[in-house]
Amino acid sequence: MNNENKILIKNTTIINEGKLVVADVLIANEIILQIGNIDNESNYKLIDGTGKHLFPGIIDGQVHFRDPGLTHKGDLYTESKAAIAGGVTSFIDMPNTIPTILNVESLNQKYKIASQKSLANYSFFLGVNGENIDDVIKMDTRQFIGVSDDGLYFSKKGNLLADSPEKMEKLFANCQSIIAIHSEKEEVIEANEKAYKKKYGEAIPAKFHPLIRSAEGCYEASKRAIEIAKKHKARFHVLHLTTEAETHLFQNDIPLQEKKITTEVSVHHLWFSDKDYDQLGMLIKWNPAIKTEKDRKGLFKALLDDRIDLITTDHAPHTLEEKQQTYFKSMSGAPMVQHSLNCMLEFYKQGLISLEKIVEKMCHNPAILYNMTKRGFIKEGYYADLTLVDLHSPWTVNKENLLYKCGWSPLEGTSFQTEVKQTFVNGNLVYDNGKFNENKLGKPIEFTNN
Ligand SMILES: NC(=O)N[C@@H](CC(=O)O)C(=O)O
Repeated sequence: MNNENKILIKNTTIINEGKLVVADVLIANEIILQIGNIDNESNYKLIDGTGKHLFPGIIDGQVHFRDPGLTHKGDLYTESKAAIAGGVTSFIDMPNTIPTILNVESLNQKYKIASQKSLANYSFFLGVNGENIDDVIKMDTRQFIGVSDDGLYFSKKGNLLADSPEKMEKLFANCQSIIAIHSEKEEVIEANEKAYKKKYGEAIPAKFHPLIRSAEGCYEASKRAIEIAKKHKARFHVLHLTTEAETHLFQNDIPLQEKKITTEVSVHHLWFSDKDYDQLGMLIKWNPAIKTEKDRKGLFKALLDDRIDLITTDHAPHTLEEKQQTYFKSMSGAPMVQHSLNCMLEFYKQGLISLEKIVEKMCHNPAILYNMTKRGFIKEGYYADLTLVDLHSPWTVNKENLLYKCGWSPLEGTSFQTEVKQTFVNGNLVYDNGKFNENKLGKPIEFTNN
């Protein structure tokens, strides 16, 4: 019997569906074949999981891997490599590449590039910018996991939220797939920008970013969009929530499977707050902005009480040169995908969140929310996307251990107590204690959309 493709993880603590269970996991080819007490009588490739924790692979519901067209910042190879080192086995990438992903041709081109270089599993949002709504609502929704305006709202002519509530209404009334929106009101931002520019010129300090891209702008945009979505019974998802006030717009009294309106928080909005601008400046300039400590705590609370459904990264790399500019020139966004699980596990170490909750928000819920087929859980018959973590293995982020093409992180100098030791994607051991197996590429994520 040929056991080359069989891997047995022995004696590991499995975190799945609200429980921690010590067991063995047998992987055959792509899938989890068996979970239980399994003898190694057939000489499978053996991995000792003693003292380690086995997570379902992290599914990051929002990244910008910059491929095609912006590959000086990152590409589907470099950023997916950083992802698997951080325990992320699947990701959904945003449409603000060059070209922007506004039709099926560019979408298919991106699938092709990913099939040649992504080490993790992948899926893509179709971009919706206000100009292609008529096309989007006619398209076969089996072709894309969702539609999104994220990163496209800069374009005035195609702006969805600021200038065209009627266009948004049309989209929500007719689109059959998940609509994932970057929720900030452009009019509020523009008025604030003008006022601060008058006072400070170009030299606006980074700490004013959350006052320019203000809590008010986020709340008003989210409130209006939710009203329109409810009116049309649309399947609506608010990306990267940043304010305590917005969390009260979401429900926690029905299961995720039944929710029409959902939301997420990105790791940096849980990790940083306005107290960090003095030290990190433009490096933590993100859109929507990192806001107050009160907002950070409010987001954490809403995550724990299930008003917030997912944790994502909004991994958005730019070169250091693109970041270290005066306020208006400095690009918004920063890389995070390599350290999202580490950050959440630090919160676990501080007693702020359980391992089960981390798995729910980073693994189970993304799979449920985007209707992914056989991913996000440690279950027999599911894809063997798995992450083995040592919860007692301290290390520090520095330039040498960063894998991003842009070569920097706002977390440099941060010490973590936990370390991803091994990552399996579709049953392949792709990351093993600092070493990569680059012969095995990820697959397109299968999903059902209606
Ligand atoms: N999140 C960010 O600050 N930046 C994103 C675009 C976006 O989502 O606004 C980027 O692509 O750089």
